[in-house]
Amino acid sequence: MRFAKGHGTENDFVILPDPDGTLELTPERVAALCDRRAGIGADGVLRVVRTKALGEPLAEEARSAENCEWFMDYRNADGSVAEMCGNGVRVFARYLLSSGLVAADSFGVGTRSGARHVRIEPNGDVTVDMGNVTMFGEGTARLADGPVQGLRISVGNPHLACRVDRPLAGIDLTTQPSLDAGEFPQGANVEVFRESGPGVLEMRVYERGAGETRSCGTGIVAAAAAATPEGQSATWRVRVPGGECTVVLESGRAWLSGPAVIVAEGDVHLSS
Ligand SMILES: N[C@@H](CCC[C@H](N)C(=O)O)C(=O)O
Repeated sequence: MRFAKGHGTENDFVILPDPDGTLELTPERVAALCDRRAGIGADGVLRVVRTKALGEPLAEEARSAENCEWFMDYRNADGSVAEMCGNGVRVFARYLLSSGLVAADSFGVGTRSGARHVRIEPNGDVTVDMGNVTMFGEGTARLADGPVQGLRISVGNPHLACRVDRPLAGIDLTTQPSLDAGEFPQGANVEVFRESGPGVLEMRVYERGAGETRSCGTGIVAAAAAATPEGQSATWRVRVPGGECTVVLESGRAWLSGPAVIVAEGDVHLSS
């Protein structure tokens, strides 16, 4: 099976070109590919499939993706399906360009959360229009070292973005945060963040289906939205363990920019 490997601020992905939608991508196969010892190793898989070749029933919002030639079928490292991946869609765009599947520097990508418009910046960064950010009020996560309060936010996928007033390095994210199942029936990604300077946030994340990762694009947007007073526009630089992204928030909508690179291509042979 052909693959490529890429990352956006060290949130890393196995990319599987499957233009005609013939690949059987079971949860076991995804988990085997993402295994960091027995597989290639990644936080998730991006299957690159033509929207018109998609076999699975699409959610109503995703129908808008029919305008997009390519669809990002995103899977977490544990094999679960997720609606959206902010770094993933930026790396997906980079892959489409570097492999010659797309020639324009601005185009739409289909996702389970609807179409996302991407643009290549003059400095090579990839910007994605993340669409509307929806706030649902407060929530709590129980981390290994105690509870944290945050805001429940949807960026297409669910988040709890928690502002903290202590150094992030001391926070224990080794185990899956426990969440209220009523508030998050499908689970959620949990961010801890703090303001480290004017217009600058630092953030760590525990991703649903992947554990602690070195970056999470939708999580970065959720933290930026949680840090912004309601109804205001803002621009944030968000520092994560794997690098830095920029978020622009305007009228409840977000744009995420940052680096996205392809680092390898090859063939993978797995038994599962
Ligand atoms: N790393 C991604 C988010 C991937 C999906 C997430 N783990 C979920 O289950 O919702 C990003 O960059 O947004």
